[in-house]
Amino acid sequence: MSELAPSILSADFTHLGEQLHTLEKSGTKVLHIDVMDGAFVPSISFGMPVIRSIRKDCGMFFDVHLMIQEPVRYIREFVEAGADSITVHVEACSDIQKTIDEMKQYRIKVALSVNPATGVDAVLPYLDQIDMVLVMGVEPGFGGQKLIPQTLEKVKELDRLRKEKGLSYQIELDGGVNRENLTKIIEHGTDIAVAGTAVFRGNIRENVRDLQEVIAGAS
Ligand SMILES: O=C(CO)[C@H](O)[C@H](O)COP(=O)(O)O
Ligand SMILES: [Fe+2]
Repeated sequence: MSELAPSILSADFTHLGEQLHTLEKSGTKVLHIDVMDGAFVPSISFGMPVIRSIRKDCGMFFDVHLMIQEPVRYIREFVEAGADSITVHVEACSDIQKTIDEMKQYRIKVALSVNPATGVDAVLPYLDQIDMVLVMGVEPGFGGQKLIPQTLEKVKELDRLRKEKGLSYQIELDGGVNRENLTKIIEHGTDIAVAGTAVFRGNIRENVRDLQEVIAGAS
């Protein structure tokens, strides 16, 4: 069955601890953590201190999405802060293989991401080395955007490729996920659907329950 990964980008940071407890009590297993550097993307979010702090009191799987230039420089620090999985953007790495090799030194899941304008070709040479491909459903940098429907074709292609090649990488779709489009997203082959706005706007418990119901119905 597919998994929901709430993104804390849309959380209320004055109540972050409580909101994370609510997610855990609602059955959330994967927490999506968006790190932005103001260089690879226009916005700046947060970094290791926040991850280190929430790690102390949170049992969820930390799915860290690095939207930073040359992430190879910081892999060790994010692992030490508590990342269980690290996703880097192919567009942000001058040497993708070196970045994968660096990530593989640690006991974490290794993932590559592609922006809406980047084709599946960019990750093809690495598919047998990685645990997940993150397909951006929106331009990276901000929450609350609308899903670009064409990005789902990449999900479909990655699903086809893993069957054809006998590989087991997961496919994550990030951005613009809501109750209305979630079934379609899953039907295209998504294993992990990231949702920020759709989880944190309004009642978190009800939102998670509703999204999980859609997932259960689609799987
Ligand atoms: O990586 C991201 C933005 O770059 C976020 O994970 C994504 O946008 C989630 O937020 P929303 O569900 O509001 O689109
Ligand atoms: Fe993200």
